[in-house]
Amino acid sequence: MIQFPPPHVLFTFLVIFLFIALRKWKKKHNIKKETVLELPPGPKRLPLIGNLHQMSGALPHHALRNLARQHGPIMRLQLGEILTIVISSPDAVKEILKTHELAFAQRPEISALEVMSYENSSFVFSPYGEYWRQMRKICVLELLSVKRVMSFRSIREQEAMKMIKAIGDSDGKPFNLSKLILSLINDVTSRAAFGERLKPAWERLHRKIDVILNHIIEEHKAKLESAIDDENKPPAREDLVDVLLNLQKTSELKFFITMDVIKNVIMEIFSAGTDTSSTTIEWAMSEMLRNPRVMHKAQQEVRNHLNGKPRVEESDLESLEYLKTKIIINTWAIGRDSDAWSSPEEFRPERFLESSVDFRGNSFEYIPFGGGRRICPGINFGIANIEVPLAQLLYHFDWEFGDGKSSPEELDMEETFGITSRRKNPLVMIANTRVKFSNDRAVHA
Ligand code: HEM
Repeated sequence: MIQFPPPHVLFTFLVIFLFIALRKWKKKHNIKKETVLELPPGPKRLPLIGNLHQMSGALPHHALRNLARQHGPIMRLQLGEILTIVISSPDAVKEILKTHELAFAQRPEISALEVMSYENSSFVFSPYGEYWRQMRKICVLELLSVKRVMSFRSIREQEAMKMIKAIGDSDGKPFNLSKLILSLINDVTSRAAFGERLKPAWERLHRKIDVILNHIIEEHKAKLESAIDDENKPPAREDLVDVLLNLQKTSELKFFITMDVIKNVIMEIFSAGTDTSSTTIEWAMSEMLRNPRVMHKAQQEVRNHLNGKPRVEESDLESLEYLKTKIIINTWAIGRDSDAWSSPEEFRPERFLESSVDFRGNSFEYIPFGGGRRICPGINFGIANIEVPLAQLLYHFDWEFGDGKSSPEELDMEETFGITSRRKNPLVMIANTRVKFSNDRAVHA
C-alpha cells in the first residue's frame, strides 16, 4: 500500500526537506564540494554509517529526541549518505514552516515511490510544482471539502453504530477494540471513496491491486452512464471515484486526469485516511484508560449532554468541549517540548481548554496535521471520523481491562514505529453497557 508521512515522523521529513533544499541551493549556485557549509551542531560521525548507529535500540522518534536533548533543537545528523537536519522545537518548526515555507513544501526524492505509484502520479509525494498544485486543488475543493465531508455524515453514523452494536454483543467478554476501530475507519473510508465496504477485496489488494481498482472504476463508469440515460432518477450521493470521473470529463485542468491518476489519488486517500484516524482513536482510548479521571470527566460530559438519547449523532458534538480537547494525540517530539508545555508527558486534555493552541497549523507547538502549504488536506474528514466513534465509546460503555491487568498504570502503552505510530499490542477490553444502543430510545442498563 502507498504510504504517507505521519505526524510523529514529521520532523524527520522536515529534516530531509532541508537537505533537499540545501542540495538544490548548492546546485543552483554551483557550489563545489570543497565549499564548507555552516551546519548546526550534531554528534560525532563514524566513517560510512555516520550517525546511524545512534539510531539503533530505541524507536527512531525517541532516539532523535534523545539526541536533540544533547545537541539542540536544530541538529545535524549523517544518516549513511544523507546529511540530515533534525528539527525538534516549536521555534525551529516555525522557522521552517513559516519563514522558509516555500523551500520546505518540497518532498524528498525517494526512487522506490516511482515504482509504487502509477507512472509517478503520486500526489502525496509529488514535488512542489504544477501537478501538486492542481491535485491539491482537486483534493481541497472537490474530494475533501467541508461540503463533501458533510455528505458522508450518514455513512459515519451508520458505521459507528455498527461498531457499538458489535461491542454490545460482546456480552461482557474481552474483545479486541483495536481491530474494531480499524475496521470502522476502513469501512467509512472505503464507502466514502468507492461507495461500498471493500474489506474483503482490500485484503487481497497486495495480489490484485490493479485488477480491483480497474473493476471499481469500470463499475462506476457504468453507473454514471446509466444515470445519464435515466435523467429522472434522483442524484445519488457521489463517492470520490464518481467525483474524479466527473472531473475527468468536465474539468479544465492543465493536465488530463488519466486512469492512473484516479487510481493513485484514491489509493493515497485511502491510505492517508485510515491508519491516521484509527490510531488516534486507539491512543485516545488508551490514554483515557490509563487516566480514569479524564475518562470519567469525558463520560460525564457526553452522558449529561445526551441525557439518555439512544445514540450519538454528529450534531450532538458541537458543545462537547472537553471531548474535543483530546481527539488528537500530540505530534511526538514537538508536542512534548518542555519549554512549550508544562508536564508534556502527562495526558491532561484541559491544557487545550486553557490555551488558544490550535491544531490547524497555526500553533507550532502542536502540529498533528503538519503545517505550511503541504498541511494535511484531510483534516475535516479525519476529525469527523474520530469524534462520533469516540463519543459513542464513552457514552454507551464503562470500560475494564480485558487482558488480566487491574490498575491503569499497568496498561501496556508500547508503540511501534511505522507510518503511524500504532499501539504495539491491541487494546483488549471488556465493555459494560451503560446506555443500551437502540434505534428508538435509550435504555439505561
Ligand atoms: C487524524 C487524522 C490525520 C492526521 C493526524 C494526518 C496528518 C497528516 C500530516 C502530518 C501530513 C503531512 C503534512 C506535511 O507534509 O506538512 C498529512 C498529509 C496528507 N494527508 Fe493527512 N492526516 C490525517 C487524516 C487524513 C485523511 C482522513 C485524509 C484523506 C482522506 C488525509 C490526506 C492527506 C493527504 C492527501 C496528505 C498529503 C498532502 C500534500 O502533500 O499536499 N489525511 N496528513
